[in-house]
Amino acid sequence: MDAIAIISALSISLTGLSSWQFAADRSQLSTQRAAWLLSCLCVALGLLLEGVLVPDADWPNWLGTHLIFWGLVLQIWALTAFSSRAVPRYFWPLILAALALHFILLLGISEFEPNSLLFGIVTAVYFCALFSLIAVWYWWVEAELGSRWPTLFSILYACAALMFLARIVLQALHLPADSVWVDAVEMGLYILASTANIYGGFGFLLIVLRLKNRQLARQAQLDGLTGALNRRGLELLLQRLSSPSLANASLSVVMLDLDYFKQVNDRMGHAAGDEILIKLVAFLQQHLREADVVARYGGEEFCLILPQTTLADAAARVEQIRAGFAQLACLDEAPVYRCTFSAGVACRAQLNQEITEVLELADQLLYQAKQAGRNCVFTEQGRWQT
Ligand SMILES: Nc1nc2c(ncn2[C@@H]2O[C@H](COP(=O)(O)OP(=O)(O)OP(=O)(O)O)[C@@H](O)[C@H]2O)c(=O)[nH]1
Repeated sequence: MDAIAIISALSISLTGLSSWQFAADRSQLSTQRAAWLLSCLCVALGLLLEGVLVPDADWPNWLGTHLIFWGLVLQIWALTAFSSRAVPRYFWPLILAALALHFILLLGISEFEPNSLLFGIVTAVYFCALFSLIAVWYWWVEAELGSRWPTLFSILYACAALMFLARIVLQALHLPADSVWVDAVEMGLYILASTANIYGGFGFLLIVLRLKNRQLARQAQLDGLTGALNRRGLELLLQRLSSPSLANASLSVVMLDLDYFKQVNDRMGHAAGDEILIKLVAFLQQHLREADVVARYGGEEFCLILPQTTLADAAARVEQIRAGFAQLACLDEAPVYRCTFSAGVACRAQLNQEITEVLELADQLLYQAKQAGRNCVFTEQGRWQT
């Protein structure tokens, strides 16, 4: 058992260290990674103290149990920081109160005799609760990252929690310490709890890497200058909107292009042109709904996707934005300077109409708007006027 405890402690420390060391970007998620590493070290030291380093001494045994408690609390904290589910306000005070109670109970009932029945049951209840909470949060975090089913990580923690439950039942039944059942549960509990902690380190590392990948994938779909969706992001969005489940959803597409932008660049400089592009995207995002998408189609041309929007609503909204933008001081260094855009608006009218067809139509209407003198919005019915 001692050798197993040493191997477990070593493995837990090393997986904790790996999750700290190999998580992609050191500057990010550093608090959670530090918390996880500390938790692994606490659990590992706790396992060693629980009878290996100073066998038969009560205080190291007690200290070891408490270190494992704190290690598990840290794991919960690190996982909750990844989840969008808010922890109830009473959660952490409750955990602290429970651990304080455990401490008081130990001093009060047994003067460092941690094997008393009540103390054993309370300890098992706490461990059962902590392992269950880790299992639940593991599952929540992984579900938010796209896992459809509970992964092995959360299942292992849940199994360890069940073994603690079995220990509570056996203790309540007053089975003798040399009973086969007690032996089996103690062995199963030790193996499952240690494996959960070793394997949990890899799970944590995977969570950190998946979060990082998701962030990189998101960045790869954004335009570096304006923060709007880039062409690649737009194409992925169009693919999604063409999928069978969304193919019939009503939406409008707007193609929008700044007027005489070459002249702006030539007269005011490229940096001024960049500033206008940034201001335009900010203005669009400010005046559209959260569900609407602003994408940079290329150069000074933008594509807006407005879900659940009729042609009339879309055209009216874009016309309102056009009028507003034409009044906007879009260059800090030249407050009197004004810039305009032209737009073509099309709507997915028929069921199953290809989204690319709608986009092409909006592009043709944009061309008509340019031909009609610019600074206006065109639909299939011609120039839009409110
Ligand atoms: N500053 C800046 N300019 C850009 C950027 N991307 C494209 N452009 C410029 O956008 C201008 C587009 O010019 P044109 O296609 O002739 O269009 P326009 O002058 O707006 O004329 P119309 O569209 O017909 O009204 C070019 O001068 C490009 O250099 C960018 O990221 N920053």
